[in-house]
Amino acid sequence: MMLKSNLENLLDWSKSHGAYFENVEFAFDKDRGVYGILKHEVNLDEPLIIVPEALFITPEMATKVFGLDEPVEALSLLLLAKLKFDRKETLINGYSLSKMFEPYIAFLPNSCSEIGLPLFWTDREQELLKGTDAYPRLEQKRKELHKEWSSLMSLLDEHNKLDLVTKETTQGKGIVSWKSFEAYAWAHSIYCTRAFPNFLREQSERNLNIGFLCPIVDLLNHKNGEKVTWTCADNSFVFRASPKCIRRGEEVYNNYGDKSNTELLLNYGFVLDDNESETTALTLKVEEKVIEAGINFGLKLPLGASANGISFNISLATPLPNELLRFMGFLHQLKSEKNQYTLRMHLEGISKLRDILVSRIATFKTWKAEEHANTNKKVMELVKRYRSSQKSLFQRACQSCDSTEKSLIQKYKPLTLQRALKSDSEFEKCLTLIFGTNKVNEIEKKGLSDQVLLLFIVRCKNRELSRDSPLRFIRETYENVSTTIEITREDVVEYSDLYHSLFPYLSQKIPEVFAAGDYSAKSMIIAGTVVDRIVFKRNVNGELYLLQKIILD
Ligand SMILES: C[S@@+](CC[C@H](N)C(=O)[O-])C[C@H]1O[C@@H](n2cnc3c(N)ncnc32)[C@H](O)[C@@H]1O
Repeated sequence: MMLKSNLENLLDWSKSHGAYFENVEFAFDKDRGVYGILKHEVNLDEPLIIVPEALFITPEMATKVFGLDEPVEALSLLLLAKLKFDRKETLINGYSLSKMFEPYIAFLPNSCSEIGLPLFWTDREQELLKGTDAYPRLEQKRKELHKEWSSLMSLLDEHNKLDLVTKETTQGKGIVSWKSFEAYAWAHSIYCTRAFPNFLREQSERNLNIGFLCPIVDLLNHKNGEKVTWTCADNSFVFRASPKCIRRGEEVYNNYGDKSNTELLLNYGFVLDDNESETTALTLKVEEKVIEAGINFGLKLPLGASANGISFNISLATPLPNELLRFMGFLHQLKSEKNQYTLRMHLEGISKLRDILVSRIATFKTWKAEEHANTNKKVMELVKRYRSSQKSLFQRACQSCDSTEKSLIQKYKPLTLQRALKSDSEFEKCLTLIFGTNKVNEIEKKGLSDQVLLLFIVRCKNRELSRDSPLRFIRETYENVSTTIEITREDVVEYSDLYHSLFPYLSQKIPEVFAAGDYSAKSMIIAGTVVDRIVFKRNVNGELYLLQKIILD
């Protein structure tokens, strides 16, 4: 728990070393931690905070303390762990870093649990994140952190730097050795939540993971979209905020970079409601050969696509990425659509994608906070807000499926089955005689759409159609299928029951329609393939469409 006196000591210490923050006041609140408030309005471009470099904890210090020739990534974390947990002084050429940074180290949160990164939550708390993007990243992060600490220890051991012969864990009850993983984990949490990228002060720095600590500026909380500038000039860090965004008495925010809630949660331990930078991943699994075929087809797949999963990024700005839509369409390509991307594939892909999104949303909806009683209140609140922001993105993507589908239907105006039936009144009448209704929605409700579609398609083939009939494409598709189809025994078995449930009964009962032309079992099997090629069912309203082949680019 942060003590008020620790904050005061930190501020006095920084001022005595030349830090400037005349127009910012720092306050503490148990829910928000420390935060800055604007004391006086400032002019445009006037720095709000200036921190001289003497107050930075830098990677070069770590290289010197550990007597290495070259900088090593993450060595700064070990230096921080040493400053915090080593009771012996940490010196560079006799100069005591421990004494210099004592007020800063004393101010920092004392434990990983105080900092609150999910990586250091209990197993039960972490399990609350199951089903979100954050959960699989925790396991990966835990392994990486352990490996990083282990290799750092081995490296120092190899160079005979310090007495690192044994990897210590804890030194007796309550005392943490600075060489332990616990100490390293604490330093990791501090760097994760407070460090600035080292390239700000070292232009030659290529490694984006190397950071430095800059007291005082690190007391500011984050807001996405806040206009701030960070400059390293004249041996100081200069922080400016846009005076247009803040007024006297308001909070002075930093901007850690516009980040998604997954990044904020994992790296800073908080989330933002209505985060405009929110993203999530939809991971789909297909066999390697499908990925290869997709690439040959010209699909652009996200980096890292493999049989282990293809992760498509869904964001508020782009809830339905084009590559995801095309991939879904490709998965529903028929042999007759080889090397083509058709309207049917596109609509079918959107519809199947919607099913996947609906089931993802359902898993979020069935998760109940009440089933996880006795959980730390703060953690539970955070998990609820995070899960809700992930769910909203899937909902947004689902709404986008509906609006994309709607605009495609409006654009291409495909023939509905209802309209198609209307154009053949004789057949329409037969439906009432056979099934008791000629309304498509009732036919659909009774589970009779397959029979009606098959009969109608065969009817289109057997009947006279004018040259400009909107049904001509149905007959043409039938003729096309009949010249290429290879009927197998399985096809005959599959259609047998259905065929015998209709014939010869129909040809005897309504011979003027069902005895005129070819209503053989073979014609039904052909019509079955025609259904695959032209029929699309819109899930939102159950409407059935008969689609002409339209090739999209
Ligand atoms: C660099 S520190 C900022 C100062 C911090 N409030 C403190 O008490 O020292 C970053 C931490 O502040 C908290 N924080 C920053 N911005 C926040 C926000 N918008 N909402 C909630 N917590 C925030 C998080 O705990 C984060 O890990």
